Amino acid sequence: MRTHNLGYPRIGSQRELKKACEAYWAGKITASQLMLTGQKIRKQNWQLQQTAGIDLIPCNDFSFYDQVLDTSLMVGAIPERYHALLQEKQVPEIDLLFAMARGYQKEGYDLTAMEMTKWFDTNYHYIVPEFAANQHFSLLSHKVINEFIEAKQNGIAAKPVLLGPVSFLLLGKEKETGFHRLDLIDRLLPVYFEVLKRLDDINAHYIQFDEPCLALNLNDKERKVITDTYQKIKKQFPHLHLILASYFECYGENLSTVLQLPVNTLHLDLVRCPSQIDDIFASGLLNDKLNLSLGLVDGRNIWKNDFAQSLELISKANTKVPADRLWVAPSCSLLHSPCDLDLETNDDALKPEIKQWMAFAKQKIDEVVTLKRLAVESDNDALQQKLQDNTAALKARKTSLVIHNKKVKQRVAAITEEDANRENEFATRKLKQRAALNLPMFATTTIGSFPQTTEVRNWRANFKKGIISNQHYNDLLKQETEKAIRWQESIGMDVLVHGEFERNDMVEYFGEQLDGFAFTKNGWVQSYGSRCVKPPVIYGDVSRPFAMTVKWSAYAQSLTEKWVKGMLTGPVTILQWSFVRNDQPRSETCTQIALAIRDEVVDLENSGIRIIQIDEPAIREGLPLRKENWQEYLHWAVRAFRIAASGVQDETQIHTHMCYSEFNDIIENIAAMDADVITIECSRSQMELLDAFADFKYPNEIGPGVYDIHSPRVPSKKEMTDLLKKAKAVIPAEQLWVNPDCGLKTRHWEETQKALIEMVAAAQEMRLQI
Ligand SMILES: CN1c2c(nc(N)[nH]c2=O)NC[C@@H]1CNc1ccc(C(=O)N[C@@H](CCC(=O)N[C@@H](CCC(=O)N[C@@H](CCC(=O)O)C(=O)O)C(=O)O)C(=O)O)cc1
Ligand SMILES: N[C@@H](CCS)C(=O)O
Ligand SMILES: [Zn+2]
Repeated sequence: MRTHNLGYPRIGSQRELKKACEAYWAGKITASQLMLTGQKIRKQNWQLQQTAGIDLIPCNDFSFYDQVLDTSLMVGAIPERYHALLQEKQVPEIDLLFAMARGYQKEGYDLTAMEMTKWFDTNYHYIVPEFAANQHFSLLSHKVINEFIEAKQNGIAAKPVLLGPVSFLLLGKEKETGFHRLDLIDRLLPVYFEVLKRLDDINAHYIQFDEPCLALNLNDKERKVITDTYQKIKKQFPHLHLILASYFECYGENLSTVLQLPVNTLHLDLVRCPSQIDDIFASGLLNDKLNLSLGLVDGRNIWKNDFAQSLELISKANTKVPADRLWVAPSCSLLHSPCDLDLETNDDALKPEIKQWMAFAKQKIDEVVTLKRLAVESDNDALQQKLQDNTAALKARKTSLVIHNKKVKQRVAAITEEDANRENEFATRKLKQRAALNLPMFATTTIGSFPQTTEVRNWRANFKKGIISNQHYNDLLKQETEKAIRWQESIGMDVLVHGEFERNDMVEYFGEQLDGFAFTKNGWVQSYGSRCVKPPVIYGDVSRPFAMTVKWSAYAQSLTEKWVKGMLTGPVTILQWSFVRNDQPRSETCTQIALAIRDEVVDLENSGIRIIQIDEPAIREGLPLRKENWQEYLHWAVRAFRIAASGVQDETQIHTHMCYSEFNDIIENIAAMDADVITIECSRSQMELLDAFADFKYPNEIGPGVYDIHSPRVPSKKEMTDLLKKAKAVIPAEQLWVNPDCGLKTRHWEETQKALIEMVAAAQEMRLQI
């Protein structure tokens, strides 16, 4: 039996990568210094895994931005707009990579960034490959080869991880019509062959191909491409040990295809799909050479592994597969886990009682090794002690008094259909809201957050360190909020926001105030590029001891005659972006959060807030990967939103906001959320996303985002009126709002001000045309 790991977090346990990348972008460090940080992180990660006793350690799981973008660079899939950077400017590879990820606006260039989207059902975002009809591929970046050599220099015979060619194509987008991206496979494969040849030449033996598309519903053609691809790879490189990994779901109807592939090891995510071993045995397709990689340790959550349960799964696998063909692994890459629980030394943030139930990446690596040893060395006393300690920790969690709250359970049980419905339907509410709010057509607003400047973050850091008092911190935030209100008034914004300056993050902020949540000091996980999140931990029944946002919204509203939008994160998004308890269904936890948010909505209304936004950007991401599971999820997710939103009077206008999501296949459910206004990210698709709303004849009001907030680039009024005209062509003007794609927290004030002035002017021009 052996152990391996699918990938280790690359941000560094102190977010060294984030800090180095941002310093490089700001011109504060050189490219060589940035490269050095990368090397240090990789070395630390490799050594940690080696010391822990992992048999096969991954390389090429590191990335300066994103592993899908790295693959685009590896195979030379560089969209044409960046060619000038290579040809005229001959920029180094790292600058090309960052230009593709973040755009390039200097030295006379104005190159937009590539699209970014959710990585399956995670809060990680990847850069979407772009393909042209005449797409040409050739080996460009040698990163995987260099990292293998570097690992070797560090004494490690590493296992290169490659995003498989089929998933790479399927995760991308055709930028022209007239072809399907999968048809590019024959042009792409030679580049993979070249990479494999070079790896083979330097004695790489094990290669991990990640094909997470196998977690999705594939059609026959897609399955055939998988089969043909791996047959060709094996034929070309018969002596390489091919590991095929998919995760986040069962193989489902793709199982018989994968069992017949000429690969040496097949990875199973037994956390998401514990029945997979039975399915494999029942298929009768298990060949007597295939190794099974048992993904037993949860790479997506922070709870300690249940050793007894995992050992049962190992035993079950071992009934038909000999131990020397069984591998033990995490369920997926540990990219989605925080780095090291040992760094959580603040007992107030994370109580020892709860901490003892948890494991981060470093601890998960130890769990993988311990599981294997428990399976093969059953008479080792020290190991048996580990098993007993594990059983005791799990039992303590099950029986802990801090998990259960009778009142919360009773309240959930007493929810009625009425609680999930507004008093009247939208047509009636609309009239009452129009009379009460008196807003113009093409009303302008923003999505909530204004720039979280270094200054604002420093105030919070100093407050948390005790350097400034609570009073002082609050005064500073109040001043910042007042400045934001005055500025919005001055440019003629219609519906104002308070700016969310008091929030570290739109989920963590709520987690810190809700009972049933714990939070960490250093539990960072990469969300995209250098941006990280610190997901709170839901360990028990959720309730709201005090109002969470009323103080800030009421203060902002007291400063102005204009309407100020109350700003909340919705129950599904709080659930989705937290580490969730695994001892009850997610739907139950979500309903508990919905009740807490409902109370906040009602309190906001009682304090005079008439427009309340409940953000649900993660509702689409929470969708199960397989369509057969969609309806069940959508039923409870939509209901949770409705419970949160339905405690207010008809006159109170409920907004929701979603970003970076495809809406076509769930538009009916979005309509069923029955928000009075929805704002959506739309500009990067040039309003294409609106088509789903138009085709459905979406009845409520919509604010299609008119500019991309990921770039410092300031859009012109004309660009935005052009987009609004496109919107007006498919959605009646009286339903339209004008807003950016998403919150502005990652932007600077300079570009934010310029862009919003243009946006307000664009709305004014649209009004003149009615
Ligand atoms: C809207 N998005 C969000 C997602 N998920 C969330 N949980 N939140 C989101 O807003 N998913 C989808 C999208 C895109 N994703 C992101 C994710 C993360 C960010 C982002 O801006 N992250 C910040 C960290 C935010 C934060 O928690 N800040 C804290 C502490 C910050 C800090 O580093 N403090 C320093 C000390 C202070 C200093 O010197 O600056 C320290 O601890 O060392 C805070 O504000 O208090 C990031 O920087 O990565 C955006 C979109
Ligand atoms: N209200 C949040 C939503 C982000 S999705 C913000 O503006 O940052
Ligand atoms: Zn958003």
